[in-house]
Amino acid sequence: MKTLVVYYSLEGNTKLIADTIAEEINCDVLRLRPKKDIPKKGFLKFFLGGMNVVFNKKPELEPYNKNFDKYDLIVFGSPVWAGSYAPSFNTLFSQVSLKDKKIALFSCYGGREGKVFEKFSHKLQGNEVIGQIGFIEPKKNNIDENTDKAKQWIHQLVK
Ligand SMILES: Cc1cc2nc3c(=O)[nH]c(=O)nc-3n(C[C@H](O)[C@H](O)[C@H](O)COP(=O)(O)O)c2cc1C
Repeated sequence: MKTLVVYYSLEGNTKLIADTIAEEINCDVLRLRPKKDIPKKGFLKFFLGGMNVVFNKKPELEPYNKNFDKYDLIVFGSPVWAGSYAPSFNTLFSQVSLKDKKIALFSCYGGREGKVFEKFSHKLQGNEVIGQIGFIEPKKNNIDENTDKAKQWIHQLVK
């Protein structure tokens, strides 16, 4: 199954899981990078990040050159922001329309997963969601346990 991992990460947790999955099954990976991201620290991080979710902002992304048509399975990974996915996915979903793909979803979060999977699934109607899994700040909380969990998960899906 030709697989692409697409993720956004501000502080590296989602990157850790995305890279683990991509290395484990040797697949392509696309990091969504806003041209101007929110600060990584302080009040503004939560304030601007939260506002961008609430107002469905579509931050301009650095150019990406992946042809999504080529892939059978697309794995989306996002930190949970204000109970949803990071706004970079608003931009992606306004630019790329997916149909009849297998989809797997993972999130990284601090303690409240919110509706991230429902929101992704809603945006990805017309595709088949074959798996979803959450990780509680894997960079801070037992990296090995979390990366093992990610490896097991992806193997189940691509077997
Ligand atoms: C703007 C913003 C909003 C957040 N909202 C939530 C939330 O609703 N629930 C939660 O559990 N964690 C929330 N978090 C914490 C992140 O989801 C968590 O730290 C995640 O692991 C970060 O992933 P990253 O390192 O890939 O950026 C939020 C973080 C930010 C920056």
